[in-house]
Amino acid sequence: MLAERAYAKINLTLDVLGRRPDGYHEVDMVLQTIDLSDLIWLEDAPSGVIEVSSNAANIPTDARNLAVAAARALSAACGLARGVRIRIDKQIPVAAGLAGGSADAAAVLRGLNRMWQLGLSADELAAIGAQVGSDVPFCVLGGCALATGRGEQLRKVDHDLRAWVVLVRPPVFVSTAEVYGTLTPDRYAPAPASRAMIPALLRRDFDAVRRLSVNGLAAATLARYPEVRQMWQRVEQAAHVPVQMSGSGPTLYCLLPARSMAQRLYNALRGFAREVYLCRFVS
Ligand SMILES: C[C@](O)(CO)[C@H](O)COP(=O)(O)OP(=O)(O)OC[C@H]1O[C@@H](n2ccc(N)nc2=O)[C@H](O)[C@@H]1O
Ligand SMILES: Nc1ncnc2c1ncn2[C@@H]1O[C@H](COP(=O)(O)OP(=O)(O)OP(=O)(O)O)[C@@H](O)[C@H]1O
Repeated sequence: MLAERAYAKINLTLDVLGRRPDGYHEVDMVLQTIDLSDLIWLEDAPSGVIEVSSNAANIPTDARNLAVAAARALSAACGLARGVRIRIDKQIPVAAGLAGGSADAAAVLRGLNRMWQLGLSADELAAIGAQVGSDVPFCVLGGCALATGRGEQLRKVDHDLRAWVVLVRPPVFVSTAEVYGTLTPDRYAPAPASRAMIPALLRRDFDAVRRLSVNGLAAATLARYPEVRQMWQRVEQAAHVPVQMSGSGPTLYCLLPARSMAQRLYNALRGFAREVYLCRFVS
C-alpha cells in the first residue's frame, strides 16, 4: 500500500489566445499549486483489474474517473497489464476549476511509477498525463509553471513568493468544455498577462502579482452562471481586495500577504458562503 498527495492548483493567469483546428484553445497561463489536497491510496490488485473507490459520491467510479484513465494510460505506455486498487480521499471540491481530477490522475502516475518501479522521469510521466487531460502534466510537476499550447507545455517558474489564498466555491458545477465552447474571439487576449506576472513572482512583488491576476474565461462563466456573478460581488464587498476566478470556475479566490489577514477574510466569508477554504502557495 502506498499513499500519494494530489494537490489542487489555481490559475494566477489564464489567457486564451485563439481556437485551434483540433477544437482545443491555445492558452497561456501561470499555474500555482496550493495546499488543498486529496490523498490517493494505491494497492496491488491480484485480480489484474484497475478499480477505484472514494469517499466522494459525486465522482465516477468507472473508466471515466481520471485516476483510472491515468493508470490505464501508464499501463499502455509501458506495455503492462497490472491491476491496482485506487482509493481517493477527496478534499478538493469537484468540477470547481481547481484541477481536482487532474491532480488525482497525476498522483496515480507518480505513485504507480514508484510502486511498479518503472523509473520514468517527471517529464515522461507528464507526457503520459497529457493523454488524460490538459491540466495533468502541470499536476505531475507541481509548484508554479507557465503552461502554453493547450496547457500541456510547461516552463517552471522558480519563485519563492509566500502567499495565502482564500477560496470560495459558489454552489454550482461548471463544465470546462461548455465554458470554452461559449468563448467568442472578442475574449481572446492580444498579449498574455504572464509576461508581467512571471517577473512579478520572481521579484516577490505580492501587490503586482495580485493586481496582474486575470482569467480570460471569467466573463464566459459569469454570463452563464448568475450564482457566480453574485458571489463575486459579495466576496469583493467583504474582502476589499481583488477577486479572481480559477480555471473555468466557479471557484473564486483572493490572495493575501499574511495569515492573519487571510484568516479574517476566511471568517468573514464563512458568514455567507458554505464552501470556503484557507490555503497557501506550495512550491
Ligand atoms: C480551465 C483549465 O483548467 C485551466 O487550467 C484548463 O484549461 C482545462 O484543463 P482540463 O480540464 O484538464 O481540460 P481537458 O480535460 O483537456 O479538456 C476539457 C475540454 O475543455 C476544452 N479545452 C480544454 C483545454 C484547452 N486548452 N482548450 C479547450 O478548449 C475542450 O473542449 C476539452 O474537450
Ligand atoms: N478523480 C476525479 N476527481 C474529480 N472529478 C473527477 C475525477 N475523475 C473524473 N472526474 C469528473 O471530472 C469532471 C471535472 O472534475 P474536476 O474536479 O477535475 O474539475 P475541475 O477542477 O474543474 O478541473 P479543471 O480545473 O482541470 O478543468 C467532473 O465532472 C467529475 O465527475
